[in-house]
Amino acid sequence: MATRMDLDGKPIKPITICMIGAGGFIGSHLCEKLMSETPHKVLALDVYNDKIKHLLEPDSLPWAGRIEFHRINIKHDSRLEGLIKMADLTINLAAICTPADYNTRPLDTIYSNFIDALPVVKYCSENNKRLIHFSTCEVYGKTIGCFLPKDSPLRQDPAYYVLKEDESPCIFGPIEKQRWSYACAKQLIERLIYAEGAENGLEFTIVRPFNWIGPRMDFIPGIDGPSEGVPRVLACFSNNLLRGEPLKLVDGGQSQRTFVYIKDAIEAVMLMIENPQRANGHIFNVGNPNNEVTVRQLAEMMTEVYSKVSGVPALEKPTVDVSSKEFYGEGYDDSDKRIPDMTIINKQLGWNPKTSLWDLLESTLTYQHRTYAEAIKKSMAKPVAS
Ligand SMILES: NC(=O)c1ccc[n+]([C@@H]2O[C@H](COP(=O)([O-])OP(=O)(O)OC[C@H]3O[C@@H](n4cnc5c(N)ncnc54)[C@H](O)[C@@H]3O)[C@@H](O)[C@H]2O)c1
Ligand SMILES: O=C(O)[C@H]1O[C@H](OP(=O)(O)OP(=O)(O)OC[C@H]2O[C@@H](n3ccc(=O)[nH]c3=O)[C@H](O)[C@@H]2O)[C@H](O)[C@@H](O)[C@@H]1O
Repeated sequence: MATRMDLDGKPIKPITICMIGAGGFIGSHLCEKLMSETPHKVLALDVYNDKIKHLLEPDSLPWAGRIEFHRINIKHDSRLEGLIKMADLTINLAAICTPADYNTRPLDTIYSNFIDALPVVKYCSENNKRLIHFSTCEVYGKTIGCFLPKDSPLRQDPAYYVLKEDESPCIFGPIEKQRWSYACAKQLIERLIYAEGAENGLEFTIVRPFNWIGPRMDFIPGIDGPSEGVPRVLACFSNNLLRGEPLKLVDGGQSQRTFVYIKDAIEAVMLMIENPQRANGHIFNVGNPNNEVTVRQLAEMMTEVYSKVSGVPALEKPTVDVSSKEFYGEGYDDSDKRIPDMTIINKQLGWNPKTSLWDLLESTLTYQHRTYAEAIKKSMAKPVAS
């Protein structure tokens, strides 16, 4: 493997990374990239490893010996500090991060996103280890613009909706809207990490992902996850398409999101890993401001793309409206619009997303169809037990 160079033209030394939550969606893509393109070593911590099995076995894989899986629940495992000490860098991805849980399991959500992350921050700070912590774009909450009158021309002014790491406020709903338990816990751990940096010199980078999507995201209910489970929107809509059901639009599907392809986003994380001088002390938005759609438009595009890649004609009525109370239960609320400002990541790391929404949906839905269509067909053919 040729020596890798950082953005300042200096050779990059191989390092050991303690990756917590390595068995999840983002972790699996990051491990894949680190194994196939770099000489770095990964201590992969998670309670599950299904999504990285292909990287762990067999022993003849070219990177065998560079990735080690440790089945650990960071809530209660004394091995955590030792593993952080063995590594040069810790990346914390572990979290409960599906909106269906925020209002129905708010305690688990707050513990997972704040309390369970505390020892990780503490061990990094005390042992002078660098930390890359995964936060979320949800810390911005709602836009300032959504509080303006519906017909206000200021709503069109980017100053009222573009989200900037060092300027935008964090705007959440009232406590009874438990949707914000996740965003609030993530905000507090960000503040704690920032304070550890300011007062104790912790070397940190905070990542705020804006709807990263792609293969291996979440699960398909009843196939590789609980039948009553509610994953994030990509997996919800994939599940509907695979089963030939209409896609459910929560409260009319009017909320807006920007979606970025996981493979583009992973490039940004690689730059952070390999350019500590440029990444330390920063909070980075990582998203694709050019891929904005309403959820309704996302549903329409996914329907069209799925029909193209699967050859199955779309339903005559491809979507159905559902209230948020019916879909998520009491206490749900939503972010209205999420456009990331890209100034800081551009300046520090020169990163830009590349993949259009159509292209990323085409490759992702091709993967979903190949991975799940047969299993769904079989499960739907089975008689339901009475
Ligand atoms: N995917 C996105 O677009 C997105 C957006 C915003 C923020 N994030 C953040 O990025 C991180 C990773 O997200 P993801 O999409 O890969 O989610 P994911 O659920 O696929 O991955 C999280 C992983 O953490 C593991 N984990 C959770 N609690 C653990 C514990 N106590 N001990 C050990 N392992 C534990 C889970 O088993 C899972 O494999 C999360 O912190 C999430 O909040 C992701
Ligand atoms: O991915 C992110 O950047 C962050 O945002 C997500 O939050 P959200 O975008 O609201 O979650 P999704 O489940 O992907 O939902 C997106 C939108 O689709 C809607 N939706 C979802 C599912 C569905 O079947 N139908 C539907 O209309 C939701 O109401 C919401 O408006 C999650 O909170 C986190 O994983 C993450 O921190």
